[in-house]
Amino acid sequence: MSVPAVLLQDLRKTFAASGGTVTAVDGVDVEIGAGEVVALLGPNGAGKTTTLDVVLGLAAPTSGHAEVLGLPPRQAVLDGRVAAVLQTGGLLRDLTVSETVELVASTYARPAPVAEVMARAGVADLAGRLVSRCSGGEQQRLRFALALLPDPELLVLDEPTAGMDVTGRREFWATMHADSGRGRTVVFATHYLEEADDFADRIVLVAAGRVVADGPTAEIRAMATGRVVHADLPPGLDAVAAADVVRRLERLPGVGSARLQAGRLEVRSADSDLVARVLLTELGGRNLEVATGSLEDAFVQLTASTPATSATAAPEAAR
Ligand SMILES: Nc1ncnc2c1ncn2[C@@H]1O[C@H](COP(=O)(O)OP(=O)(O)OP(=O)(O)O)[C@@H](O)[C@H]1O
Repeated sequence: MSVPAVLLQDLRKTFAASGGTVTAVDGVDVEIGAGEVVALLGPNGAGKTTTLDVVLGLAAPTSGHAEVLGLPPRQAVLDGRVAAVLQTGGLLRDLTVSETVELVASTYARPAPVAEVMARAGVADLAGRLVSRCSGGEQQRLRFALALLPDPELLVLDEPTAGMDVTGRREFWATMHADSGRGRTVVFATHYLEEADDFADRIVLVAAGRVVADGPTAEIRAMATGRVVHADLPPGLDAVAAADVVRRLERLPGVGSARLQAGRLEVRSADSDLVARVLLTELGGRNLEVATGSLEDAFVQLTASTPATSATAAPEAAR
């Protein structure tokens, strides 16, 4: 079996703060295979940056285990096998774009060719521009160029488009798209479901330091953006028959999760009409309610759900 690009086992990270201890990461289990493109999606304070800091060897876990390409994270970074695009820092304002790339290239034993890297990151046209004159989006593409220099096996991006306008965000991801398909593993943190949806094969949804859902992008999208259908089961249904109803709902196209919550069915789906039709015509559902599920809503619901019974919820969510 090939070595995972990232392996986090029961990862915990706490910080001492004035009011006591802050738990930033609270028992995260994630395994990311070579070549996967994974989004860490979660609201403010979910623990995304702290998790990525551990992956980059910038922070040591309080407990648990972290491995990158089969190595301790710091070692993998020192070996030039991991590179990062962070939100801020790392650029000298008085250098031009090409001087910046050349300077950083000179610190590597075997950097990728500067011209090629600049073209791939979409900064070749900006070669002579001072860093201080580059927009936020252009500076992020420059950071991306720097991250490509060691030709890393794992690329880590922490909210790479934070603070950019929609056009800047689109341009940045278009550049990333153009460079994808090279077998590189990419892990990125984002608040934006659209970014995760657009670029990742898999979404790891985090909230309050825990993984609340982990699965293929399409499934998580359905959980997070679809509508929520609530219904009562027909009276007198026993537990086995009720579980069968839940399973049938789970198998419908577009359904992200189906479960019984205090005796009432709760189904998240991208196609609520289909769920409603099947509930009414085939499964004896009553008292239907259909509500729009916002992403915020989904975070709250998923974080609060114990135990999670959805097909895509990660085992951690059930603990
Ligand atoms: N050095 C620190 N000292 C104290 N608390 C910290 C420290 N770093 C992070 N935290 C806290 O840990 C929690 C997780 O923070 P983290 O930055 O990892 O979340 P995030 O998901 O990246 O959030 P954002 O999207 O806002 O960047 C937050 O409550 C944060 O305030």
